[in-house]
Amino acid sequence: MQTQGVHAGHSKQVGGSCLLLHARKLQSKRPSAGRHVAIIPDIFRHQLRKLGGGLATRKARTAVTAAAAAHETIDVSAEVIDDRIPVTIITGFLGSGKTTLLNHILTANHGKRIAVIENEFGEIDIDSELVTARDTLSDGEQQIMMLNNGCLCCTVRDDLVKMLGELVQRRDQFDRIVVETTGLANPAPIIQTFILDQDTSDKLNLDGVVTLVDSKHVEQHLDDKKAEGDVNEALEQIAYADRIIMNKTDLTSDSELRQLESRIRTINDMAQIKRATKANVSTDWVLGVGGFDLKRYEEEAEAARHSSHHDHSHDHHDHGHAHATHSHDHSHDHSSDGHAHEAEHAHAHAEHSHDHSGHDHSSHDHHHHDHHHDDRINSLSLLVDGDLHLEAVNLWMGTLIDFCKEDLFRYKGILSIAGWEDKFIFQGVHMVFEGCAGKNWEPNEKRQSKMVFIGRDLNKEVIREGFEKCRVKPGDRVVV
Ligand SMILES: Nc1nc2c(ncn2[C@@H]2O[C@H](COP(=O)(O)OP(=O)(O)OP(=O)(O)O)[C@@H](O)[C@H]2O)c(=O)[nH]1
Repeated sequence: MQTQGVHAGHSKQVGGSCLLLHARKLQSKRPSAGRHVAIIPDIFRHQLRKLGGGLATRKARTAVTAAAAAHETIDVSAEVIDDRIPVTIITGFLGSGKTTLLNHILTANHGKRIAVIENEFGEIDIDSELVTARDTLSDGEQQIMMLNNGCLCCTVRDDLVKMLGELVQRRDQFDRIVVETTGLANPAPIIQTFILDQDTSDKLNLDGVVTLVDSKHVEQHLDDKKAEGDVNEALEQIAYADRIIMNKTDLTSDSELRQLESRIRTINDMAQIKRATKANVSTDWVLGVGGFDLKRYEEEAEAARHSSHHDHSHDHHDHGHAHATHSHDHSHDHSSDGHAHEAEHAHAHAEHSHDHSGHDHSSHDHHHHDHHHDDRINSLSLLVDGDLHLEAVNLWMGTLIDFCKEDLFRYKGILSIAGWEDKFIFQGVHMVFEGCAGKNWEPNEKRQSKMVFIGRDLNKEVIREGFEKCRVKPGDRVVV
C-alpha cells in the first residue's frame, strides 16, 4: 500500500493544530506576544466555526481541543503519516481527452493499482467501454465503477460518497482512486465533497484536480455567454485545476497555443500546464500532485525559487509558456521597492519560474495584453518584498474570505510575517482555510510574501491595495 506523502499528513491531519500551537510557540518565545491574538489562527478558528471543519480533520480538531484544554504541548514538528487514499479528479470539457488520459494512466508502467470511478450522464454506459485499458487488466485489477444517469456535481453526489465508501472497504485492492467527471461537471461541489464531508475527508485525500483542455475548441466554450448565475463549466474546470493538460496540440498552431496558454494563465495562475497530444503526459505529473498539501506547495515554491536563481533557461516545448511574445529582460533590477504587484502571468511554478520581485510588470510586452477576454473568472498573483504585519493580514484575509465567499475559488500563499522565524503557508477553497508554519527563512533568503487567488469577479485593485497595506513600512512599530 502506498502511503501518500508524510508531508500531506502533516499539513492536513494537523493543519489546525500546528497553526494554533505555532501561536503558542510564539508566545513562549516572546513575552509580549501573549497580549496579542495571533491573527491567522483567528481566521482558522473562524472558519472552523462556520463550516464545522473543512480541511482540518476531526482528528486534528480533537487534538487541538484536547491540547488546549490540558495546556499540553504537542510536538508540532512531528510528521504524521497520511494513510488516506489519494484521489485524483480528472475533469475537462466534452471531448477534451479525459478518457484518453485515463487509458494512458491505466496502461502506463507506474506500479500503482488504480480504482476508477467514471461518471456519465446517460443511463447507458458508453464511457466504460471506451476505457479500452480495462481489456488489458485482469479481473482482480478491474476496479472501474460507473456512476450513470446524472452528474457527479449535482444529482449523483450522494452516490459518489456511497461509492467512495465502498471503495474504502476494499482499500487493500488498490493504491489510489481516479474519478473521471462528465464533460459538463462543475468541479467545485465535487472538490467540496472531499473537503467538507467528514467521513470522506477522514479516509480520502484529494490529491489533485487534473483538467484536460481541447486546445482546438476550448476557447469557444470559454467565450460562451452564460446567464447570470449559470456556471461556465469550461472556465470553472480550468479555474479549479492543479494540473492543466493542453491536449490536441496536433490540431492547433504554435501561436494559437501561446495565445490560449496566456488566457489559461489569466484564469488560473496556480496550476502547472503541459501541452500534449493524446493526453500523453508523465503519469507522475498527474498522480501524486499534492494540490491540497501545504508542505508540497512550500516545496514547489522552494524549487521554483532555486530554479529561478540557478536556471533561467526555458524548455518551451515542455511547458509551453508563452515566452515567445514576452520580452523579459533578466538583467533588470531585481532590487525591489517592495510594492505589491500583480503578476498576470505564470512566474511561480515548480517547472518554470522567475523571481521578478518588485520589478515593473507594466514594462513587459505581454502577448495576452493584446487579447482582452471578459472572463469573469480569473486569477491574481501578488508578491511583496519584506514582512507583513500579523494583525493587518489577519484582518485583511478574514475580510476578504468573508466578503468574497463562494466567489473565491482557490487561493494559496506563503507569507513573511514580521517577527516570525518561519514562513506561514496557507491555502483555501472558498471559505475553508488551512494554514501552518513552514520552514524557517534562511539567513540569506529574501523575505517576501506571495499569494495567488482564483475566483469570480475579484476586485483586483482592492485586493492588491489591501495586501499592500499589510506591509511593514519603514518606521512602523511591529507587533508580534
Ligand atoms: N486529434 C486528436 N484527437 C484526440 C487527442 N486526444 C484525444 N483525441 C480524440 O478526441 C476524442 C475525445 O477523446 P476522449 O478521451 O473520449 O474525450 P473525453 O473528454 O473523455 O470525452 P467525453 O467523455 O465525451 O467528455 C476521441 O476520439 C480521442 O481519440 C489528441 O491529442 N489529438
